[in-house]
Amino acid sequence: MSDTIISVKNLTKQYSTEQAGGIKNVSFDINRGDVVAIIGESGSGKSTLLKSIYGFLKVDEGEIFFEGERIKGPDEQLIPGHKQMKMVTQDFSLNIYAKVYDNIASQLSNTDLKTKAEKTLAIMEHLRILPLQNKKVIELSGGEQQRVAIAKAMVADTKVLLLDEPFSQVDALLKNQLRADIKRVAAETGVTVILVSHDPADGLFLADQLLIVRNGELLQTGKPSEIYQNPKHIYTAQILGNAVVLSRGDAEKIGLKTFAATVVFYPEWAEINNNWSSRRFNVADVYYKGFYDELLLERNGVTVRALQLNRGAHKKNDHVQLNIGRFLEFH
Ligand SMILES: Nc1ncnc2c1ncn2[C@@H]1O[C@H](COP(=O)(O)OP(=O)(O)OP(=O)(O)O)[C@@H](O)[C@H]1O
Repeated sequence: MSDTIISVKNLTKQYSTEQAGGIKNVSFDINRGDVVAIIGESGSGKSTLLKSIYGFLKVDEGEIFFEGERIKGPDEQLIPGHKQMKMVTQDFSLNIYAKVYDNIASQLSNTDLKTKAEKTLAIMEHLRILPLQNKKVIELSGGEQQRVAIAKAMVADTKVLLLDEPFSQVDALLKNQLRADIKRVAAETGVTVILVSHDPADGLFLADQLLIVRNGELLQTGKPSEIYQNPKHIYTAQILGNAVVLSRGDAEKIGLKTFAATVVFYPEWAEINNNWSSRRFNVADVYYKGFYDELLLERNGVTVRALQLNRGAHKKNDHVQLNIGRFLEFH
């Protein structure tokens, strides 16, 4: 049984009538306990959507419900949102001269000391920051501060946690740890997480539900694997999987028969093999990608990309046989 915690209905927010920007008639539901990633390029409206859910922005039309209760905008109440919904912004909003423990415990003002200590230590353990409890925030790295900010936002029985670009201040290694930790903490505590990221890999790895936004519109929502395998828009395939996009004319030049205006496939759907029924391509370039090579392949003036896991198997100016096993058609 699905249990909706957040419901967004026909939400529209425009910053000015002259300029584009904002979000247009967006509707979706979020299930309790899910990790939801809002993915889109810069300026697509991700932060606007997150701030609207939080109740921080006065929206033009539509409504947001938290467990069926309408979230009031800043024009209707002084403190935005719902007390069980917290947002971690990119500046973390921590008292940098206070200890980690005190930053987190400060959220539990009406709680007896024993319960306060139990809750604070428990959330610190979830975020793996117990050893930092007596350090001042100013002494911590960006990644550690991020964890403290998340612990602070979660400690007071938070049901919905909103994260704005949570991985922007950490390096690649830490990012992997933090992503895994957010996923684990959500599973352990049952908190619902809604995060914004411009990196689609975050959403594919982390999310139970993806929201793909472009120019303020919600293009598609669903499970990452469903959206990846069956994108409804060319943009979705491009942003999630760096898809190859060909016009009908170009598709036909490399032997793909179609009535559609555009043909789209992910590089991994194109298989390099020794099968002479496959199509012959010239290797125009080889990009080293670590554990695989990306090949730039050319046939009749059309260039496509394919992956080669057997690194070093092909070099520039080789000829290879390519079988494009699956492609999507957009009319
Ligand atoms: N306060 C504002 N006043 C006017 N326009 C705004 C305001 N905030 C955002 N916009 C515009 O609305 C659009 C969406 O902005 P938003 O910050 O939601 O995008 P985003 O997808 O989060 O981008 P980024 O990844 O760069 O943070 C942009 O064109 C932006 O310039």
